[in-house]
Amino acid sequence: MIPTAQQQSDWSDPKSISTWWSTPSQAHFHRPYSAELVASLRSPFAEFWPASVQATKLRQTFSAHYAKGTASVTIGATDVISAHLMADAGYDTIYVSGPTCSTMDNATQDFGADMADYPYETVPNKVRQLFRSQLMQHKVSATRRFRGEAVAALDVDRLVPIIADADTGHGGQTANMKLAKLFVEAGAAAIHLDDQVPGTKKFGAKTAGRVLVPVEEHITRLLAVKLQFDVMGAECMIIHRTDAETAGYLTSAISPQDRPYIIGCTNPQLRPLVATISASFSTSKSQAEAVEDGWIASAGLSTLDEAVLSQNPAEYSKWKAASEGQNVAEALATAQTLGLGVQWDCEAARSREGWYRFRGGIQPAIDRAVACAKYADILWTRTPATVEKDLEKFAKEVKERVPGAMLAYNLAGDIKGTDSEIKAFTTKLAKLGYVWQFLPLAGQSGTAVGVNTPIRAIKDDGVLGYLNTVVRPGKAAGVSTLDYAWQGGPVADATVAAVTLW
Ligand SMILES: C[C@](O)(C(=O)O)[C@H](CC(=O)O)C(=O)O
Ligand SMILES: [Mg+2]
Repeated sequence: MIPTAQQQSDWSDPKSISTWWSTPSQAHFHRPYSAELVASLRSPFAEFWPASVQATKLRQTFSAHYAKGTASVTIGATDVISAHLMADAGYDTIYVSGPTCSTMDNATQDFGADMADYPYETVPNKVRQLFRSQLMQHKVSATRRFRGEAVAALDVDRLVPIIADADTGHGGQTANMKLAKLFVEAGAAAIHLDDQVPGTKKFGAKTAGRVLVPVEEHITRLLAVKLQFDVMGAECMIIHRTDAETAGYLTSAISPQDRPYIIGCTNPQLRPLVATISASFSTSKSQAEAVEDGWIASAGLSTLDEAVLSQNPAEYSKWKAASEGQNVAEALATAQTLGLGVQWDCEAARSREGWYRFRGGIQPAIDRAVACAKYADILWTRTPATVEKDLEKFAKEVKERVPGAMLAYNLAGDIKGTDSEIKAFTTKLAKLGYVWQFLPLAGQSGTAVGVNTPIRAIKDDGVLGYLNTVVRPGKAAGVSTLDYAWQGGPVADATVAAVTLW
């Protein structure tokens, strides 16, 4: 179904924008800005974005999965061939992953580990490439039908919605907006945004000590993207991702919502960590690290709640009730008002970079998902490893607090169990509400494994190796990208014939 709300006549009419915002795809979003503001930011010319059609299709896909307790299980596509073959195989979403772009399609071609430090057009460029190829293949099918062919492959929907990695949004709000715009222009149906600090991303899944922004700052990021979508009249979906499970730090202690996870020093004998390090400063990094380790070992690090509980157990409930919803500064003032004299200092525990210490885990991930539900379509926690009971807890608590919430999960390939348990895993997660599940690197690794066989065989046996490992098995399996039609032959033939007079 093509979104119809944004016609030329009412494109700049705030009333029509408000009407669009009350439709099912939009109604759950909380917008602190007005339809009048959005109208004022719009182009004088009504815009139509194919990405909106793709997003509408994606929403329908996810809603149908949610209703049935099934999921879209997908992989990161490396290139137009895998994207095409995924459509053949019946995938209903395609993922574009950061590491694939950083190692293969970085906009500056400065390849390397995924630190999300590539120029921000990198992932949109990849989406554009895949989407334009999908459009081309759609045309190939249409011209083949036009000339009377009737084969099943022509019924395959080539326009599988693409979901892409927007990392942290690559900067401040205006950068977030420009990035979102590139994704819409490129044809992305959905993008995911995480709550890490730009420039601090860690490589790989297990690396602990990620640095988060306060939850409100992450919401601002989601809102910047949503505002851009609204300005463009785009239906594109937003996937909230939190890295709270692997977090070790937070840039600011300002947020009441983050306070339960901020860690402080309870040992009054210690000078602040940074002062201790600089007092013993030496040129050796390992010595500085040893000083830090020693400091941490004697700091009695804990959350403020834990500090009050252990230092004033009798007053704990009173304190808990009085400090509800307060940030660190307020909660410490409350402790003073209650005469608790609690020994706890999160300033002293700040890292050398000035970051506050944060206790990562499933609970802050749940809290962040709940806090972001009004600003996103799908909620995702990036886990360091697959721990089934945590995934169950995440799903249960998030859905209790946000009825109907749809969830995502990066399968990352570390699921343990027998083959049949591993096979059943995605179905199990689907029943919990994880409607979108993906293996980001399966396309990249699968391409490597796939091409390795002919590479070896041709080296050993020349053309015979090619016949044995590419041509014959390719034909037997009906690999459609080996066909002349995939290269666009029917479109070229039809257009050339159409304009040739003799
Ligand atoms: C999903 C992810 O953002 C990606 O870009 O593919 C990465 C993948 C990975 O490092 O395994 C992530 O989860 O951070
Ligand atoms: Mg990524």
